[in-house]
Amino acid sequence: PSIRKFFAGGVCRTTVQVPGKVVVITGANTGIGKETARELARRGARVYIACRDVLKGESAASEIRADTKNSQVLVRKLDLSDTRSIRAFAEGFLAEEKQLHILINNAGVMMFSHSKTTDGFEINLGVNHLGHFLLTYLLLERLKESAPARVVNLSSVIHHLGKIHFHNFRGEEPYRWGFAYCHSKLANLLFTRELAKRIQGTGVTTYAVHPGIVRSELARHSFLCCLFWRLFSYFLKSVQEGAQTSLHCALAEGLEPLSGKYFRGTYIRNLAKVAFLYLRASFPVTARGPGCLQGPEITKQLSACGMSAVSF
Ligand SMILES: NC(=O)c1ccc[n+]([C@@H]2O[C@H](COP(=O)([O-])OP(=O)(O)OC[C@H]3O[C@@H](n4cnc5c(N)ncnc54)[C@H](OP(=O)(O)O)[C@@H]3O)[C@@H](O)[C@H]2O)c1
Repeated sequence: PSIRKFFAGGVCRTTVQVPGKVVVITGANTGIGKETARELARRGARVYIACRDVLKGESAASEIRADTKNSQVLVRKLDLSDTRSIRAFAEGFLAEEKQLHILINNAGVMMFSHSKTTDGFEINLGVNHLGHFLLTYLLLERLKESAPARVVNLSSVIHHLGKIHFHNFRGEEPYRWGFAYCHSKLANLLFTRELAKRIQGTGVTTYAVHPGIVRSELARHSFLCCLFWRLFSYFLKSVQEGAQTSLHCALAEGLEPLSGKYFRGTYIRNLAKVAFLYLRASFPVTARGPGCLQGPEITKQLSACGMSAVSF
């Protein structure tokens, strides 16, 4: 158990309840998103599961409703690989809800084969970043009207291997094997940093998250990743553990001064640092900011949770 604890990383310790708060979570029909939705529903929020397969969404929602006794778990269709679907979701949501307090941009794909979104963007960048970029843009005014509000973006430690290829958003030149996912996760971080600057003073804040290496369905498109996930399954986080950093960023009090920062569990960070040392030397990261200045209270709160927040 102590080894498992070492690998588990951060824990969301806040006891904040959120009755009546409105939350949208993308890709919450499974994995980290589903567990994030479950916990927010348990704490009283009205949770919108925004997913591309409504049947899968309904099955997750009925499980969460039964588990949490919260009937306010709703499912709406959202396919992030299609800008028409994103616009239709936003239009429907804005007509239906007068408030939005927490947006969790959680959905993600890790595809190694070269494919494109409906609009012709490289699939990893299109779904993981561009789709969420458009969704956030369409919902931003509602978030501002509902302030204090938060936007949480799921990134990954693998962003260290990412680069932004501005000339190649449509994937005309196929990326080197496996790197498209890394580029999309770097885009998630840069988006968080820039969004924080642009919404400063509005009462809306934003955070990027590395959830840890989690035993979810993310690896399903790659045989090698599935094999890795299976072989090292004992050391991977459960989906409940994987949801902790998102929950912390969505709920913990006093995080506002850290808007734009990147949160990760400290144990897994140290481990990941060793693993990526060599690779980082070969693939220099393009975007790095100055060190994060944290107030002593926030630093204390974060280290009690086994997390850190850094600039990138
Ligand atoms: N697992 C890890 O180790 C890990 C590590 C670092 C970061 N992350 C990030 O954590 C987030 C959650 O991933 P996870 O591990 O929970 O993976 P997961 O179990 O595969 O869940 C991903 C979710 O995204 C949804 N999705 C995929 N494409 C979509 C689209 N075009 N439109 C709408 N929804 C779509 C999936 O829906 P379907 O079920 O319909 O496919 C699913 O609900 C991702 O952003 C991922 O990059 C994960």
